[in-house]
Amino acid sequence: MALVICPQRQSVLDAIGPVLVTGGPGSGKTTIALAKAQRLIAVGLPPGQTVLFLSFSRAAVARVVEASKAQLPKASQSKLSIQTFHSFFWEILKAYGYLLGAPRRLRLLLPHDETAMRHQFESEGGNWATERERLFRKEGLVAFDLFSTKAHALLAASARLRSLFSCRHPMIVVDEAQDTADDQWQCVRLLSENTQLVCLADLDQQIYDFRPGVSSERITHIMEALQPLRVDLQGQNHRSPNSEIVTFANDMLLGTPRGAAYQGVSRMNFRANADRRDAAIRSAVGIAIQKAKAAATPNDVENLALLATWGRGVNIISRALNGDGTNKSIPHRVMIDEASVLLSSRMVAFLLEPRPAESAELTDLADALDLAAAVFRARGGNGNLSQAQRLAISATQSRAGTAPRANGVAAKLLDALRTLRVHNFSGEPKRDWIEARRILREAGANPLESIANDAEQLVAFQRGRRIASSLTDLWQSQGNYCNARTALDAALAEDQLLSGGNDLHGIQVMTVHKSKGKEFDAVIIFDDPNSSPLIFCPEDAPHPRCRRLLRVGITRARHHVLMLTDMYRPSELMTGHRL
Ligand SMILES: Nc1ncnc2c1ncn2[C@@H]1O[C@H](COP(=O)(O)OP(=O)(O)OP(=O)(O)O)[C@@H](O)[C@H]1O
Repeated sequence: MALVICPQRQSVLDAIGPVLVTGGPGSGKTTIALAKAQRLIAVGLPPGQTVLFLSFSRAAVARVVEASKAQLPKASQSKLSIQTFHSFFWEILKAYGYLLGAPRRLRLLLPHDETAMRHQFESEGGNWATERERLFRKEGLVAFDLFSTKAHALLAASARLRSLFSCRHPMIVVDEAQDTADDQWQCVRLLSENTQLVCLADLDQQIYDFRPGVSSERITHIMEALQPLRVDLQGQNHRSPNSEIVTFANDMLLGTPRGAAYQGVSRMNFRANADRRDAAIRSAVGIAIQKAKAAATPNDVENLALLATWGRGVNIISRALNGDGTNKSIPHRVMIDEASVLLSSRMVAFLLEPRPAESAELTDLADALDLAAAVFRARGGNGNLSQAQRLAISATQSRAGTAPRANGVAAKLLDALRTLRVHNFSGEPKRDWIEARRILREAGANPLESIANDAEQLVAFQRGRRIASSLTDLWQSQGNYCNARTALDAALAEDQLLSGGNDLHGIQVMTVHKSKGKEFDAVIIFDDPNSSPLIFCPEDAPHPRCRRLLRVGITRARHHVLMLTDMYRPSELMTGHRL
């Protein structure tokens, strides 16, 4: 589509000082920022300099990477550095963190590991903030949540660092600036002394305001600190110009249903019984694709998203699409990242590793029990924490040389380890992974089965290829999977930070939070009171936070939105709508 450059957009392109572009979903904020970056790049940036495009979520990074590929000439793309705040701050910390008293070599404390450690630490009455700081200073272990605080401390203290990074990035675009937390905002403000800052924002899309340091006053802070050129693209809609999707979304936001149909929006009801519900999910996909095709010119449809408010809803949708064996599975990708899935996968990686001698089998069992305990710790909640504790106690006993009680979880796990000791893996990572997982699932203990089930979802992370290739390397160099856990961690660590080019084609299933900043030809919003309630958090009517989230989900659609709603218990937010 040819870029429309109106006088407002021209003023953004021409500005040499700070700029704040505000506007609703699809109004063209990202597009004009990329056009401005391209202008600067085209003039010629010296080697080592890039335009930095910062977003706080990996979802948004993926979308901007895709947009930049479509909009910028190939030669310019390498001059654009699209990163999450996390990955940018990690870069700063890795190089200069020692100036804050940490060891020279820093390591990441991955979020799923942190979750597990924190649950344990807090259940023993410890203060996690203090412990996190100690881990940073003494062990060089950096939790994700410390990134921005530490980067801020460094930039605030050193004018030389500020000038170094400003020089490296003569322009910084801050995407979704309304959602920046205090330290993130302070970092870019400090860099703005010598860098052109372009902030993009839409207050009505603020859905992360539950995080500490995120403020609804952010736009005011930006205005006061930078006195930028402010351009408001508010009413424009380039994403779904021929539909009333944005009108519907705004009516949802404001609680002003028009009581009549909206072009580009439909509703389908399902009966709560699991079979009927699953059948409805499957047929909703076909219907939404048809409707999006009919609305698109040319009428090809590349992708569709099924959105739920909770992870549980994502699982239900995914299971429905996989089918029950009597119907064909509908290929799709799930985007989730739950600590327990990652830790369960680490358990499977452990099972792939060569087993020590029989004389050391109780130590081996103790390690396995500790890994299993970490999974339950990460899940949180009283039941899981007690399970974690039981497993940890078994681990201690086992490490002390006590054989497990017959028929208990530890005994079953020991049997599985014995099976694995004599098992010959094939050297084909995918097959071997599935095999190790099967042995765990069939060990005969519910907690182990649930770990195997969680690990299954790793496939949904699309990290399979990277993990498989590191496992292949291990096999090729040593003929076994010794250090499989380290290889898995390395593959995941990279992904937690980078994961730039997520492929957004085909059918995608995710939470609405994850969909932020993305765009799809068709969107299905799953309104299921049990697993994906539109009123997803406790909040008084008129439920402003829930409405904001719903608006974000709805406005991801280019051509069609289908509300898939429980026939007898539709969400209160649907009241008054006749779709
Ligand atoms: N000036 C323009 N001329 C033509 N098409 C445009 C223009 N601006 C944006 N578009 C198209 O409109 C769609 C949405 O634009 P964009 O992603 O920039 O919006 P946004 O404001 O960043 O949205 P969101 O806040 O929801 O992420 C894209 O497909 C883009 O190609």
